[in-house]
Amino acid sequence: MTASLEVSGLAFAYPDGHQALFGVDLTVARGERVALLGPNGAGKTTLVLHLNGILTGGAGTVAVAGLPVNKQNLAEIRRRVGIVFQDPDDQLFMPTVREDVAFGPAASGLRGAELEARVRTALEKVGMADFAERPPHHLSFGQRRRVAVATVLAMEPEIVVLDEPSSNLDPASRRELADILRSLDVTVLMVTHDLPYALELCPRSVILSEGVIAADGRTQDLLADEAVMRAHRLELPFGFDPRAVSVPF
Ligand SMILES: Nc1ncnc2c1ncn2[C@@H]1O[C@H](COP(=O)(O)OP(=O)(O)OP(=O)(O)O)[C@@H](O)[C@H]1O
Repeated sequence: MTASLEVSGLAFAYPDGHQALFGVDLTVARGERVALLGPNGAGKTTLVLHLNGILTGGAGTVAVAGLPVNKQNLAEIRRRVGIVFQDPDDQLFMPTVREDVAFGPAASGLRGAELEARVRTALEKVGMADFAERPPHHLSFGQRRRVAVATVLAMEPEIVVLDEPSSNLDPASRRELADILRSLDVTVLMVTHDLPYALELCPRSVILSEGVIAADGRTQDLLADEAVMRAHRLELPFGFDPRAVSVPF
C-alpha cells in the first residue's frame, strides 16, 4: 500500500545560508500516529513546512499518498495535508464556526447539502456541532483549537499534522483533545515537546536533532532510553516513568 507520507533525502538551507535539514528520510504508513520530537531548533517546523509545499526548493523529495509535493500539485497537496497550527487564531477568521469549517471545502468546489454534511461531520468529530453558529472568537482557547482541527478534517485530508496540540490546554481539554485525536481514522504527525502526550497518543516517535532523524521507534522505548533522551535534550516531567504508563494501543 502507498505510504501516507514519504520523505526521502530532504535537505534544506534557508536563504540566509542556515542549513536546517541534512537529508531526512521518513515514511509514515496510512493510519499511523507518529510524534515528531526534538529540541528547539532541530528542524521540526522546517520539515513540517515542506509537507504541504510552504517551503520548497531543497534537495530530496516529499510525497503524500504517492503524489509528489511540487508546484504543479500544490492545490491537491494542500487538500491532502492538513496542518493545525499552534495558534488557532491563525486558522479561524470567519464570522461563524460553520463558515470557518466550510471555507476550505467550499474553496475546493463543494456546495449545498454535500458541503453542509461535510461541515457537520467535521464538527461532530471534534464535539463542536452545537457551536456551529457561534463566532469563533467567543469560544474558549480549547474550543477554538478543536474547531481548527475541524477545519482541517473537513478537507478529508490524507494526513493531519499538528503543531504542539496540547499547548495552552487545561488538563480536561488536553484529555478531551487526546480522545478526539485517537478516535480519528486518519494519519497523524504531531510535533510536540509534551512527551507524556506523545506517549498517550502516538505508538511511534521520531526524534529530529540538528536536522537529521536521530531515532525512530516505539514511543515508550524511546522515552525510556536515558541515553537517547539526554543526547537530544529531551526531558520527562519529574517522576514520570514511561514504562509505568499503560498506553492505549
Ligand atoms: N526563516 C529562517 N531563516 C533562517 N534560519 C531559520 C529560519 N527559520 C528557522 N531557521 C533556523 O533553522 C533551524 C531549525 O528551525 P525550526 O524552526 O525548524 O526548528 P524546530 O525544531 O521547529 O524548533 P522549535 O522546537 O523551537 O519550534 C534553527 O536553527 C532556526 O534558527
